[in-house]
Order: sequence, then C-alpha cells, then structure tokens
Amino acid sequence: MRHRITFFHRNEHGIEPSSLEIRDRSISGPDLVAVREHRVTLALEELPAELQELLHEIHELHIRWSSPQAHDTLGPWTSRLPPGLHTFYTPQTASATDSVRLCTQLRAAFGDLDCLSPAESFTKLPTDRFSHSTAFQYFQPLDALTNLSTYAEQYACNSGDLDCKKWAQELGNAVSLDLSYDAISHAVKITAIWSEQRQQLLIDSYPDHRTEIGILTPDSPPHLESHELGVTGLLTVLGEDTKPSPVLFAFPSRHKDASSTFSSSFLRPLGLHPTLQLRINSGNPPSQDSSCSLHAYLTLPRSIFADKYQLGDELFLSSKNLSALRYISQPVDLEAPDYAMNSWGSSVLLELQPPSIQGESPWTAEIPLHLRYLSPGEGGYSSINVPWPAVFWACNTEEGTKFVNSPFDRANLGYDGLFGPRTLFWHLTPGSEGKSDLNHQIRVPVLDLNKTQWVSTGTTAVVLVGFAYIVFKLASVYWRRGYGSQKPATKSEKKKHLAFVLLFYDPVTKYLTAGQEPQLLPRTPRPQINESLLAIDAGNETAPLSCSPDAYSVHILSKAPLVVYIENFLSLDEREHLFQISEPLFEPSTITNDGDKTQHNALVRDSEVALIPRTDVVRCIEERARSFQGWRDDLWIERLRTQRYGPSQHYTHHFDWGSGARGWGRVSSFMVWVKTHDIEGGGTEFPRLQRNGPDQPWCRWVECPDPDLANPSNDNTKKEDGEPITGVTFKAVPGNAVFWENFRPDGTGRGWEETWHAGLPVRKGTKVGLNVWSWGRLTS
Ligand SMILES: O=C(O)CCC(=O)C(=O)O
Ligand SMILES: [Fe+2]
Repeated sequence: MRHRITFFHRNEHGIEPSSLEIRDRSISGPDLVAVREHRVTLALEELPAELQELLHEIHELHIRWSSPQAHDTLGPWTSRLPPGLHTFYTPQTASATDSVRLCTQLRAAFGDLDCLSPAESFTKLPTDRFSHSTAFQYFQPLDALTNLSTYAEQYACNSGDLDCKKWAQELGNAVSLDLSYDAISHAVKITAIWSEQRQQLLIDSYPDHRTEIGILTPDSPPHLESHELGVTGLLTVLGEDTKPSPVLFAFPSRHKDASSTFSSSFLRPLGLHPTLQLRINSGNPPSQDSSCSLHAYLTLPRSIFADKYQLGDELFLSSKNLSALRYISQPVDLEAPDYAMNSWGSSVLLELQPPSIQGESPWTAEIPLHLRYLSPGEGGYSSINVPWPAVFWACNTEEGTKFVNSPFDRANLGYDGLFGPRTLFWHLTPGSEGKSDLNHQIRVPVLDLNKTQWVSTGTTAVVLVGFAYIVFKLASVYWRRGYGSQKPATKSEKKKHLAFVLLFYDPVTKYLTAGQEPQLLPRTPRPQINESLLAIDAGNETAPLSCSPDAYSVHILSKAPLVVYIENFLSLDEREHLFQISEPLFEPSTITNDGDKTQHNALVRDSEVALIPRTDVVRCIEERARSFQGWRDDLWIERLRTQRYGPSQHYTHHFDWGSGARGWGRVSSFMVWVKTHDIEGGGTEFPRLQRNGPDQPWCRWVECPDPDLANPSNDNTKKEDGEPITGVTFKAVPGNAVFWENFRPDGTGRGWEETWHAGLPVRKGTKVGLNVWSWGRLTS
C-alpha cells in the first residue's frame, strides 16, 4: 500500500521549511491553509475477498464523486464535474454486465443507489470518438460520503487502528473522491481531496506503507508551456528522508481554472418543460492563440431529459445562445414515464454560443428540458434533484502536445472522452452569491394520491358515456335501416352515415398507419440557393469540352442505399492536376449545414479544404460525375472541393445531407481519393452499412479483419456466429472513389441512415480527397 499526501497552498500561506519536524516515521509542523489530497494505492491482493472477486469481472472501473457544496479549486485539482456519483465501467466480458455484484458493492459503499445491474441501470458510452473511454456510465446525485466513511471504517480499519478510523471519518468531509481500477495495472487508486482550509500537519506512517508527503505552491519554472502547471515546494518520504527535499517542476495539466464563473437556475414557472438558465460572467475565451469553444456537460437523472430533435434545430439553438448539441447518450426515450425506466438517465454535451463581441459582461444561455411523469404521490408534488452542469472551455493545444505522465492527471470524467486527446479544459467556477448548494431541488407536479379516486371515477365515466353514445348511434342506424334491409337510405341519411364514418375513419386510420406510410413530399419549385456554389456553365465556359473517354470500372456494394465503388475514377494526370491547383488554396475546413451556414469546429472536422477553380480538367471530372448519375433532371454538380488531412486530422461521423424536407437537397456524394503519402488510418467509415459482396475483390478496397484473398470461400462479412458484420471502412486508394445516394427514392424526403460516415483520423502521413456532391430534386 502506498500513500501520497499533498498539501497545496497559495504563495502567501507558505511555511518555513525549518519549522517541519521529521522523525523516524512521522512529520509534523505548523498548521497549513491548503487544499489536501490523499492518494492511496492498493494492490488487488490487499482488498477484501468480495471486492477482489468483483474486480476480476472488471476491465476498467472509474468512480468519481463531486460534492454539491460550492468550493474553490487550487493548483492541479481544477477539474470539475456535475455534483454526484459518476461511475464509468468496462466489463471483462459482455455477459458480466448482467451481474448484480457491481451495483451491490456500490450500494454497500455509497448508500441507497438506484442501481440494479450494469445491463439495466447503466447507459452505453460512444465508441466512435477519438479518445479512449469506458463502455458504460452510471450517475446518481449523492450529497455526501457519509455512508462511505462508515463503510471504510468497518472494512478497512482494524479495531484498534485510530489513525485509520480518523482517516475514514475525514472522508465524510472530502469535496471530491476518485477511485480507479484497471485490469492492466491490477491496482486500485483512491484519491480524496479536501477543500482549502486550515489543516493540521501531523502525519504518522505505517511500517510497511510507503508514505510521501508534498507541500507545494504554484510557481513558474523556466520554459513553462501554456498547457503546463508549475509547482515548487518540499517532498518527504517518511521513514527514508531525514529532511524535506526542495523541488521545482512543471507537468502537463489537462484541466485549468478559467478564472470566470457561472451560475445555474431554472426559469419560473417550471411547468413540465423547465428551462435551465446558465448565467456566465464573461464571454472571453481563456486563450487567444488556440481555438476554444465553451461547453456545458449535464448529467440528467432520468426524471428529466433533453430532446435531441429540439436541440437539432440551428435557429432554435441560436435563439437560446447554444451552438450545437455535441453529444447525448442514447437511447433517450421521450415518452416513457420515470417509473417505467431502469437506466439512470442521460448525459448531454452542449456547445454554448458566447456573444459575438467578446467582453467581460455577463450573458445567459438557456437549455430547454422536459420532465417525465413521476409516480403519483401525496400532496400532488414530488421533488427531484438536478445537478448543476460542469461548464468549461475546450481548447485545442498545439500538435504533438501530450497529457501523459502527470502526477496529478485526472481522466475518465465522462466528457473528456468526447474530445480529442490534445484538448485542454478550462473550467468555470460554479456558484453565485449566497448559494452554495450545486443541486437544484425542483418540485414536479404529479398525480395527487388523495385525488386518484376522482380521476379514476371521472375517466371511467367519460369512457362509458363516449362508448354509450357510439353504441346508441350505431343502434339508431340499425333500427332505422334494419340489418340487410332492402329499403334504400334517403339522401340525407346517406350523408349522415358518411359524416359519421368519416368522423371516425380518418383519425383511426391515421393512428393505425402511423409510422408505416410516410407522407410523400409535394413537388415544389427549386428554392433560392447560392448558385456560385454549383458548377453551372456560364458565358464563355460553355464551349464544348473534349474529355478523354471514361476509364473507370464499377462494383456495386449495396443497392439500398445505392453504394458503388469506382476503380480508376481519376487518371494519374488528373490527380496531379487536382493536387497542383489545390495546394495554394487549402485553408482550414468548415462544416456546412444545408448549404446555408458555415462554421468551424476542429473537434468535428479537422482538415484543410480548397474550393478548386473550374479548369478544363475539373470540368471533365464534373461531367463524368454528372453522367455517372444518368443525366437526371434537376441535378447540379456542386463546385468541387479537395480536402487534405494530416496526422490526427479527421471528419467525425455525419450525413452529407442536411435535410430533404423541402424536396431538394444534396442527393448524392462521391468520395474520391486523390493522393496519399505514407498513410496509415484515414479510411472512410460507414458504421451502419453492410457489405454483401465477397472478400474477393472487396478486401482490396475495404478493411477486412482477416483477409485471405487467395481463398475465395473466406468470408469477412460475417462474425464467427454467422451474424452479418455491420460497418464498412473504405481504404484511401488514390484514383478510386465511392459513390452513394443520400436519399431514399420513395419521394418522402427521408435520407438513408446507412450513409452516416466519417473520415477516420489519419494516424500517419497525409490524405487528399475530393468531394463531388450533387444537389437537386430528391426524386426526378
Ligand atoms: O475524408 C473522408 O474520408 C470523408 C470526407 C467526408 O465525408 C466529407 O468531406 O463529407
Ligand atoms: Fe461526408
């Protein structure tokens, strides 16, 4: 077992080194005003047997707890989380998620948690992001570590060990606790932090425990880089050192304090669709020389949720000072009442939109949320706990920056895995005058148990009256006409019957066919678009072109959606030409939404793009792409763009189509590979697409886990159990291309979900691609 106890104080609270007294196995000195961290590292064998058994089922486990009491942070411990208990977990095997052991232990340690088993109560974390993250997440608001303190006293301390008991009791006052285990190191690290206060300096060590004591304060060693923190102070290893060793060092820090603040409140009246308002005291990014964006990370217990469809509308977002919904855990059932769900809730990452004119004045952003129906209760109201979000600037650091080997590194916080590995987080301090509880307690209207009798009697009465009315109407028709009677109905009777039938027929058929037959879009005239983005011939460009005959061959990968692989789409000369004309024009790429608006976000798309001039060679390529699509009416090739990716650059998963709601849109895409240099990675991945073709020839062009091209019966389209593998990654093969149609041909304006794709990060070398997009009428 190893202990590391670090005191971190402001410069003005320093103590004289000579005032420290180091004896055999202890250190003492004057009281210190400091933040204290106590880290205990245990080998697996040092834990109680039931914990060892549990950890054998686990590949990775990270528990993070943050206090709802507002507190300042200092030095290396600036990272923030929404208050409560966060658990991130990867099992050894998929079946281990059914085991209730983890939840049982969590309940034993932390108290009354709503945790049944990972399969039921945890949510899945994304695996398509760039940083490493665990597979599952669980969260529950938890105000204090009182239960853990008693648990530790019972299970970790021998009966006469007063120091251990004191430590266990002090856990109840900690402001943050981390527990990390992974099956590679086989070690458990427990780190507790106490906020800045007067601390007693009197520590004894155990004979077989290595105990290091650090008393540190901020400093700036020479050559301190912007992503580093510098510290100076005294280190002592109890039992080894007879006097403290002075140190001065710098280490990379993933988290920093942004020196600005925010507060969070719910707008009144709350209703069933409450709005969370964040008030931020400054719109200035913490660093002017790197690209930074402001985010709020929310962990919403299942009684409250965000609607991803509502947060997908750019105009709506902008009216709330939000830029984009960057992540929401899936699935979030928008309809289910709280009591019909087992999973803990959902996490949401939103990018906020600070005022365009930067300044020190406060501004607000509003997050629309929705409450679920809760179980009926006495008095007609229930109370729920919603933690304040964590709010931080995410800034890209310089290429090559690494955040490893830091003695105080903190990862696996839920949001860090959603950003690239070079991201530096600058945290805003939560809190507002006189308010120290970082939890919102909100009152939710529920069915009043004292009034349920009225509601059930009333509902029964309304249903019975309605039913009696329908029976009466049907019976009166029967009495008047008689069953099978030959007497023809009069004109006015016919009209009445018809009205009666129509009254019920329409809503009933609509209800029964909901979700089955999507509406066809009407044929609308072409909307106003920016024609300069289309490759439209004008004036002297219309002279007939002499293009060399097509030399490509095609291979169909899928018919629905239509996905065609094209070999030799570009000749060597064309590739060289495209590269030559692009090179001087490359600039950082933007993300385009439906051709209307552009924005830059290196987290989503990190590459350089060039809108290339329409030289004769380019116009021949445009014409080739156009004729490939059968000369459909109302279809234009968009101005061609090349894009270049260097190491770690990428384009996150996306659809090329924004919306087809108006009957017009980006109907098809070609991804053409122009040039690669010494490339590793950088494939174009379609995670929802399935390859139906055989390995030969496909494994030449797409990634196959186990290609054996000499063996025609080798099949990389199925798993060992015969289940088809979903996901196709095209390798970047210069000269070749993949073409796909973005919309379903059924006239409903719906896009193909299977066309969701990404330019995976280039691990080494460079890749130059060419986008050929076609814009036009969805069905012609
Ligand atoms: O570079 C790639 O592999 C994909 C690029 C892409 O999807 C795009 O530019 O829309
Ligand atoms: Fe794309």
